[in-house]
Amino acid sequence: MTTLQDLDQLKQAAALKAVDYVKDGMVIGLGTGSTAKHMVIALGEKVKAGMTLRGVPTSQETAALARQSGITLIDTENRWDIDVAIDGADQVDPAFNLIKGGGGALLKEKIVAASARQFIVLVDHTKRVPALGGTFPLPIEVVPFGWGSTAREIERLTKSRVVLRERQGNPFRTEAGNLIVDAHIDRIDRPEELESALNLIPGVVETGLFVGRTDILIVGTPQGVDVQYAPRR
Ligand SMILES: O=C(CO)[C@H](O)[C@H](O)COP(=O)(O)O
Repeated sequence: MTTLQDLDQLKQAAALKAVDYVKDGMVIGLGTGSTAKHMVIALGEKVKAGMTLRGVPTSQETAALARQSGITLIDTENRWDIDVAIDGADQVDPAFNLIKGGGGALLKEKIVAASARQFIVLVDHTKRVPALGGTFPLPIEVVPFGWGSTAREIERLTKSRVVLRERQGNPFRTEAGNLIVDAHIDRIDRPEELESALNLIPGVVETGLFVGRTDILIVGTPQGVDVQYAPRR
């Protein structure tokens, strides 16, 4: 049986491999979550060893960890030029498409991944799935105004149960002040089409579908770290 501690070691192994792709002087998009945390700490070690790096954090949690680790953060409300973004994911399909947003940071994560020259995704082997959906609901960020109607439109489109995310009995708020609804979709066969259709629903801010964005997938497995290069789009 794989314990949570074992999985954390696999996430860490993937993160350590990812920092091999980071070179002196780069601007790094810093993801959010338990896997990305290992990557930020490992980058901090590189900085302590003399490397110059600057980071674009995808959450306040990551920003705090980056500062503690000695990574300089750039002004996120200005133009930026990201060399490589490195982040975790909740699911990865055989075409390297992702579900992200388990931690609720999907909006900033997608902006950062979309603007980086290279996007490196880190997972443990349990996140690889034959098709997205099923075991992990799709997070969708929606504006609070009329969120119930937005959720109903999402239910109609996806023919799935859509649930407002809560934290400690209250609606979960994203850093942008929005809500997250989780769509329990059995199987997402055409993620690109679904992403486009969801983005057309008024009130949807962003979805946790990351389609065709992965450049490099690094998988921590009990047999070692597996690095895969996504075909060029
Ligand atoms: O998308 C995310 C946060 O919004 C995370 O990358 C995703 O949830 C994976 O998290 P973890 O590395 O903790 O398993």
